[in-house]
Amino acid sequence: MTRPQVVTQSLLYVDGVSVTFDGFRALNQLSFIIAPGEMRAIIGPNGAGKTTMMDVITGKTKPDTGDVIFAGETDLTQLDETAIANLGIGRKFQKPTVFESHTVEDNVLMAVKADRTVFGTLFSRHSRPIMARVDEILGIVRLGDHRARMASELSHGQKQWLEIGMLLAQDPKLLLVDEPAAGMTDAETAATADLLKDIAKSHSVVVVEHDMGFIRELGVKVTCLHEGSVLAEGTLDQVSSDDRVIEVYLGR
Ligand SMILES: Nc1ncnc2c1ncn2[C@@H]1O[C@H](COP(=O)(O)OP(=O)(O)OP(=O)(O)O)[C@@H](O)[C@H]1O
Repeated sequence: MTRPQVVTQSLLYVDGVSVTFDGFRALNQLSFIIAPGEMRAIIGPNGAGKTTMMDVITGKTKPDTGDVIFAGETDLTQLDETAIANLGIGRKFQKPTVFESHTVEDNVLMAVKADRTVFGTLFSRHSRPIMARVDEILGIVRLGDHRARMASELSHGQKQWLEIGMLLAQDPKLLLVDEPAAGMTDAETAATADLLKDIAKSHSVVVVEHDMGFIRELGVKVTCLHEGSVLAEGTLDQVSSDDRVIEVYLGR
């Protein structure tokens, strides 16, 4: 099938997606486009459909209608969660799930070794390229100085970064990040914004977040969801001065 240019030039093309739970429309004709290399912030009140949107992209939830086309060609609605992950879509859930009783380095090492796509059988017995990759990832997620510590000893924010590092081990083309700043100190929140900006230089990122200060730090295009649809889209200043966004989300 020949797809229109708007689809083939998108990294993620979401068009007319609806999801109904027991008669309740969690997503209602949701449409948006993520460009290759883009980082996008998604905001919206509780129940707006942000989690359901991520569930649809990752294959956890199948939409009733609509298209979700990845990298201009693959219809994600036809694939299961494993196939979608293997295409290069990584998801960071809100709660960190690291291996607490292993060191920081071993957590990343396990994730790198699990990534057969980059280090196939050719490299599996040679540790140097693997350790170089581990070093690189620990640097990106600001944990180089903490590599020998047990993951259980890390702060909440550091655990979040470690899990982001473990996702980077798979070198995802698209990284979905759910409320990374939740529960973080101000310093950790600022560091997380820097970290995501670094990651976004070489990955596309969709970040769901409520912390407007954090979103301002990211400095990226913002999409506000409401009742399962896009309510407003643009710069943070444009979206946060939109009367409808103020009404349903930001408050007066
Ligand atoms: N499995 C389900 N069964 C029934 N209703 C559901 C299910 N999952 C989500 N919903 C409903 O769909 C709506 C959208 O939920 P969703 O979790 O996607 O919103 P959200 O924007 O992520 O909210 P929050 O900011 O609170 O995380 C909510 O009203 C929710 O109660």
